[in-house]
Amino acid sequence: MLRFITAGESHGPLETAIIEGVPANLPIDIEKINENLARRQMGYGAGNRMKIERDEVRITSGVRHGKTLGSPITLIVENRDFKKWTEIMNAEDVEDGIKKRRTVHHPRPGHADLVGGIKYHFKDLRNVLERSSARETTMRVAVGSIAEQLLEGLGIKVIAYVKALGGVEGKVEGLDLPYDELRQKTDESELKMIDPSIDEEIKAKIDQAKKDGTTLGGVIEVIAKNVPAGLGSYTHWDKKLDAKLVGAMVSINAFKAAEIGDGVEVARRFGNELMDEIAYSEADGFYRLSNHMGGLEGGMTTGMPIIVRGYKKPIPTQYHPLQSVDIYSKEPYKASIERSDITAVPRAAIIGETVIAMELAQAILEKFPHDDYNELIKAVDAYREYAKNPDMWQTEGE
Ligand SMILES: Cc1cc2nc3c(=O)[nH]c(=O)nc-3n(C[C@H](O)[C@H](O)[C@H](O)COP(=O)(O)O)c2cc1C
Ligand SMILES: C=C(O[C@@H]1CC(C(=O)O)=C[C@@H](OP(=O)(O)O)[C@H]1O)C(=O)O
Repeated sequence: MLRFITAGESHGPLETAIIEGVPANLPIDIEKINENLARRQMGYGAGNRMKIERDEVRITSGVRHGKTLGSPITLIVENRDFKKWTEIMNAEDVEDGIKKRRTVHHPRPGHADLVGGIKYHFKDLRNVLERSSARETTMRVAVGSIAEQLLEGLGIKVIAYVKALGGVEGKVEGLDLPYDELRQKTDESELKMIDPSIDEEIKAKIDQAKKDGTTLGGVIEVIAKNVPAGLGSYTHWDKKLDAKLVGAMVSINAFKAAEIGDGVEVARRFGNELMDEIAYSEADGFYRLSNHMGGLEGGMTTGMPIIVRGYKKPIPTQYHPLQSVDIYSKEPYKASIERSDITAVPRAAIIGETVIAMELAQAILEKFPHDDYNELIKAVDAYREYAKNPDMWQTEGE
């Protein structure tokens, strides 16, 4: 079983993750993890915090001579901003005086501030925002990057791009291909993804939001290619991989919806337009003539590309703050202004990519539980051959 936990406050000294269950002898490329961490920091509309941080991972256990040991892997990323925040972090929750003024007591609509305070008995809502902050996604990208490396050796590639930002469609050449062609063409080299940071229409929309003191959301799409058929299971509700993928996407801060394949659109269409017809070739085995189901049927992968979209709301913190209530005086007050992103959709694409990669790596290790990475590669290769040949499907003695 592959599992992980993350820990860390946004303005505390470190973000930490421990990942357990990675097979031994998986080569780890730290530079690739750092490239993903850098991608999470980029993008037009990112706030000033991203100019301060330079996220670089340090691995302090579980890897030796560039390969995993099979033991828990600890990853840490420094919060550079910590040094400047020590005094604020040490401010206490008191009724009056200067210290109270350093606490957060005007909860922001749309953020975790108010409900977190009620739930955990905090009057200083900083205790909530420190952990509810999307700073935590640094570690989700770090552990998901290890998952990506595990998948890559099995020929599985996960990519993500911004599909829309603030209602403006992102431009990706090649994605209007029929799905059987797309199935062959989801490598970054073949799909030209146009970075929203250089799309003039999207940039103008972000500039407008900034000018108006407000924020924007958007849509990201994740595609996983060459995933073997049969990950996940129809046998029990909590084994269904479609549910896990949607859950993983919505677990990212500010994501309010996720969908697979044609998603919500399927509710409007006739069945004969949507079911992905089945074909066979000796080279490829079974495949589909379309991919409306986004690579999942019965909670299992079909072998077609997995397509998951996530819908992100605008950033809650507004520079023209919204109506709120002072939790000391209970009087109406404008919500706190915390330094903030205008949009984090470009940054969220890599988060989506890596959380989906982690779910797929978990599903792989559930189906192929191996201690050694080379054993795992062999098992997956053998299974791919088996899946192509129905003559082999019967169990011995049948
Ligand atoms: C990459 C990323 C960056 C974010 N940056 C901010 C930010 O600067 N300010 C803010 O108020 N919310 C930001 N958010 C969103 C909040 O973390 C999120 O809305 C909050 O934790 C409440 O959770 P919910 O929106 O999932 O209900 C960001 C989210 C992501 C994914
Ligand atoms: C720190 C990150 O994002 C933060 C997520 C976030 C929030 O409320 O979610 C609020 C902001 O934090 P700060 O007030 O320190 O600027 C963002 O910068 C990050 O992505 O690494």
